Amino acid sequence: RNTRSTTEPPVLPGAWPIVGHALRFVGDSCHIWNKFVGIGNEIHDFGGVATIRLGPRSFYFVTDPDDSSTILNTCFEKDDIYEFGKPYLGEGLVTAKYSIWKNHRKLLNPAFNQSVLDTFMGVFNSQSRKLVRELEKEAGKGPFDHWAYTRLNALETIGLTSLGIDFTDLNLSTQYLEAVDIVLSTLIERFAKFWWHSPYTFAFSNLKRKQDAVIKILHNMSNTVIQKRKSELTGNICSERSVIPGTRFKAFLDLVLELSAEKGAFNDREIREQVDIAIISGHDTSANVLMFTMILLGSYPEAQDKAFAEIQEVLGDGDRDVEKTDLSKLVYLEAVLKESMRMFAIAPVISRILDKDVKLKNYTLSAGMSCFFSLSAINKHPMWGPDVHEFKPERWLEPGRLPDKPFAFATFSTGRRNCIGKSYALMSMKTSIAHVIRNYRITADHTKLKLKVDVLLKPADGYYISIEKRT
Ligand code: HEM
Repeated sequence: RNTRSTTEPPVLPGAWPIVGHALRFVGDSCHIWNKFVGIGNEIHDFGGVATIRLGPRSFYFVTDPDDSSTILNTCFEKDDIYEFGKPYLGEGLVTAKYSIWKNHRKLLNPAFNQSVLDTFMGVFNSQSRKLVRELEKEAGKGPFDHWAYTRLNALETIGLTSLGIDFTDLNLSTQYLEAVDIVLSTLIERFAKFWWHSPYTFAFSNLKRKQDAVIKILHNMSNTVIQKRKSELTGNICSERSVIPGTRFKAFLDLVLELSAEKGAFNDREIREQVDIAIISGHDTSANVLMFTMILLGSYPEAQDKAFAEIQEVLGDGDRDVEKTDLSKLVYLEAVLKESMRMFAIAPVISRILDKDVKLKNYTLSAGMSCFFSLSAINKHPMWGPDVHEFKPERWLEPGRLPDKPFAFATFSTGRRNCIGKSYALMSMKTSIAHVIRNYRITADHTKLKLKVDVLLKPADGYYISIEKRT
């Protein structure tokens, strides 16, 4: 059904006949990002909801926090645009059809239970120490791109925690990371060229051939991970780790394998799809936030000094591990992370298809239509105040300074289909930053960042920082 109601949001000005607003998006991933920001600002001025036209398709674009929350708490079906990701991610949680997702999410939620996450503190600490050791070769040598260090480290962390696998044994990590970057950029390139939206036209493109080649590498890696873990569990090598001690919970891959063996909940393809989702969403997201945060701390020495002072106060002068009880005491560090995630919503745009009419503050959206949400524009809504574009961790420490809207901070989305890994991300990122800041003083210049969107928000020219060892 696609019957347009009389209280439809108006079409954003500037639509051309036939192509609509599509020409705005033709360009590289930096251009697309700039256009998304521009459209977000126009829609703020327009009241927070508008209709956009891309060739033959019309969809809603929402930047109002209340209206976004209403829709995200009502409609859980992903838009057709997520079909672009299915050759890689199939019916894994992020891309799955609602009918499949609702059972799988229920089955997988326990793998993100706090008791499971608490047992990862040892890995979070040892991985953070590894990052600190590896960064040492860059200390005192001027600007360097810390992508390779931080991203590889995050990939290994998700392997050791949720998957129970040591990626360093597989010798595939660097090739895997390059393949992830290529596949994400092919998704954006396809989005920018609306004539490739149809699977029939896309099938004849060189882009599809390029995508197929890298997906083969990615699936090869996830199949290897699954086989390795299966044989470890069969050989009982890791049975101790398989169940989180003192609980009835299992880590992600062990839970998926158990549910498959005992209840037939996932077939072999579905196991691989869940592993693909866990790897991509578990490492690329937090690694990017970490990198943006280090750049911001390097650009705001006062904030870095405050974070360092707090880390010393909570952890002392020595070199002890960060314990789970320390995390809640690192209040300023948490404010820094949240402010960094507000400034850079690394999953900047998400979308849903409406399976029912949805009544908003000023409009009624029609069932059958697609709806895009700019999480990035919500995070920079004028309701954040005149300093909305400034990095101010302090705003998180004075509740009166935060907008009085639950969904004003949109980085992890909201509703039942929000980010399943939010607590995992916060715990691992806090631990890593605490170790890095304790050992190094960072300098950077965030004003030099040129951004692009490759599904996730990333700097177009690398993540440059300089580090000096603290004495
Ligand atoms: C700071 C880091 C992270 C951010 C900003 C983030 C953000 C998000 C957002 C916005 C969504 C909703 C996507 C959509 O509606 O299309 C999402 C979903 C998801 N995230 Fe995260 N994420 C982060 C870290 C993680 C981590 C560490 C994991 C796993 C360990 C993870 C696993 C997932 C999964 C599986 C989904 C799909 C949930 C579902 O549809 O049921 N994320 N994330």
